[in-house]
Order: sequence, then structure tokens, then C-alpha cells
Amino acid sequence: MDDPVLLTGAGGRVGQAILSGIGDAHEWRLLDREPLSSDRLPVGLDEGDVVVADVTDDAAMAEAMAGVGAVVHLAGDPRPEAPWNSVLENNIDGTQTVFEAAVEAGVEKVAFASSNHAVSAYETDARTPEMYRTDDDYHLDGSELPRPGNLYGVSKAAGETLGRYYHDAAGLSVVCVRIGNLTEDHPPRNYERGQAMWLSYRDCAHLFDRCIRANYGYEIVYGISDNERKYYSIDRAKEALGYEPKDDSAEYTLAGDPREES
Ligand SMILES: NC(=O)C1=CN([C@@H]2O[C@H](COP(=O)(O)OP(=O)(O)OC[C@H]3O[C@@H](n4cnc5c(N)ncnc54)[C@H](O)[C@@H]3O)[C@@H](O)[C@H]2O)C=CC1
Ligand SMILES: O=C1O[C@H](COP(=O)(O)O)[C@@H](O)[C@H](O)[C@H]1O
Repeated sequence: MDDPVLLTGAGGRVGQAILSGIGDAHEWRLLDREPLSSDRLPVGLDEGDVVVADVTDDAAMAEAMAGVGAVVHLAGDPRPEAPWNSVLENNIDGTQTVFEAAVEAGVEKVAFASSNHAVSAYETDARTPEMYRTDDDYHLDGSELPRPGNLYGVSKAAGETLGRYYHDAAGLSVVCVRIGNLTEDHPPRNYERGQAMWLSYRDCAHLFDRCIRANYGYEIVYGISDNERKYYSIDRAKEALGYEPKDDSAEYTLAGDPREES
């Protein structure tokens, strides 16, 4: 049984996208270092149910992990320009603490929020902007080596490697989701790169639902919608997790407005 599911970083954008879509589908243990107001919680939970803790706190994470079946680990510094001291603490140390506590508690699986920035240096001057367009066939599929474009991306590649280690050393099931660009209601406006890696709220919720329910060993998948304009393959997410995205940034103009029905 995968429930209850520990969701770290529950108060952030990705956490809220997940809870808005599948808040009633699981028994949740929500964790964030900031308290969550009641309007950010699934029906049936109140502010006192949220574990307010830092993911770098060994004792707090051991306590939060007790009895948990699966973990969705989102907490961290999401800024591509984040400085080293922040990603070292929040993203690398925090992720190691989460994996270690999960193994110690006998948790079965962990879904880790990795990022497009773990591979953003593949976007060379020679390849861009063509690779963001539909008529270009350059694709990354998750089997390539990390190639981070910034220290934040380095921290996400480190998280993926920590997941590999805890899978091999302790048998933990780990899926690393290289999330693209999550926005609500419409794709990023006037941003070709962002539209190629758009992840809609409902596809985000469905993808992490599959991460909670599916059986896997160690996986790296791309977390984007089924965008016509894309350079990340979603084949592995479909095959390993049963991901069935519904959205496509091509249904919107470059300015991010819905296209007229023809
Ligand atoms: N939003 C996006 O498009 C993308 C997000 N991601 C990753 O997804 C995860 C979530 O991102 P967002 O929701 O956008 O960020 P966010 O900043 O909106 O949410 C992060 C949440 O984690 C909490 N948090 C941060 N450090 C913590 C710590 N040390 N201990 C406990 N809680 C902590 C914050 O209080 C916040 O509520 C991050 O790991 C980010 O790197 C990856 C790619 C794209
Ligand atoms: O990992 C992340 O990536 C997205 C997209 O990157 P961007 O550089 O094209 O904006 C970013 O919006 C998000 O904050 C970050 O966590």
C-alpha cells in the first residue's frame, strides 16, 4: 500500500498543482518549512495536520516518514540562479536526508522533483532556438548524461545520483522527474523554450499520481505535457509509469492564448 504519501514542499507551486488535481485520491502527510493556510489543503485536513519542518532536519524527517508508503519529494530551492550555499543545503543535503530517512523507515518508493536544468547545457547556441520547434528532431530521452546549465541543475543531477545510490544500495524504488515549466491555465507566454517544456497543472497531478501508483526500480523521466513542440521525449514516462498527458502547448498561441476552434 502506497498511502499515506509524504509530500514535501506541499505549499509550493508543484505541490499545489498536485493537491489541486489529486488531493482527494490519497491519504497525505504534508510537509513544508512554512505553515500552509487552510485554503491550500485538501478537504479534511487542517493547518494542524501539516508537518512544519525543514527537510535537512534528520530527526524531523525520521518522524515524518513513520508509516509512510511513498514519498513525493519537492522541497528545495527552485531558482535556476540559486547560489551554491542554498542548493547545497536545501537541494543536496535535504534530498540525501529524505532518501536516508525513507530507507530507514522502510518506505517503498520516492518520486524526486528533478529539473530540466539538470540537462539544460544540451541547449547549445548551435541547437537553439531550432530545437524548441516542431520541425526539429533533436530529442533527449532521459538516458543521456546530466549536463547542467547552472549550479541549481548540478544540485538536481546530484539528487538523481543520490536516488540511484539508494536504489542500488537499499532497493528503494526511485523515479526522478525532470520537470519542465509548470504554469497554470496556459503555457508560458512568448517563450519558445517554456512552451516546448510546458507542464500543465492537470498533467502534473496525473504524472505524480502515476509515480505514486506505478511499480518501478530506478527511472529518469521527463515531466512535460504532450507538447507538439518538444525536445524531451515522454516515451519513458508513458512506458514506465503509464503517464497519459492531456495537454499540448500547441493548443495556445505563442502569446499563451487559446487558439480558436476551427
Ligand atoms: N515549478 C517548476 O516549473 C519546476 C519545479 N521543479 C522542482 O520542483 C520542486 C518544487 O518547485 P516549486 O513548487 O516550483 O517551488 P516553490 O518554491 O513554489 O515550492 C517549494 C516549497 O518547498 C518549501 N521548501 C523549500 N526548501 C525547504 C526545506 N529545506 N525544507 C522544507 N521545505 C522547503 C518551500 O517553503 C516551498 O513551499 C523544486 O524541487 C523544484 O526544483 C523543477 C522543475 C520545474
Ligand atoms: O527547474 C525549474 O525550471 C523552470 C523552467 O526554467 P526556466 O529557466 O525556463 O524558467 C523554472 O520556471 C522553475 O522555477 C525551476 O524550478
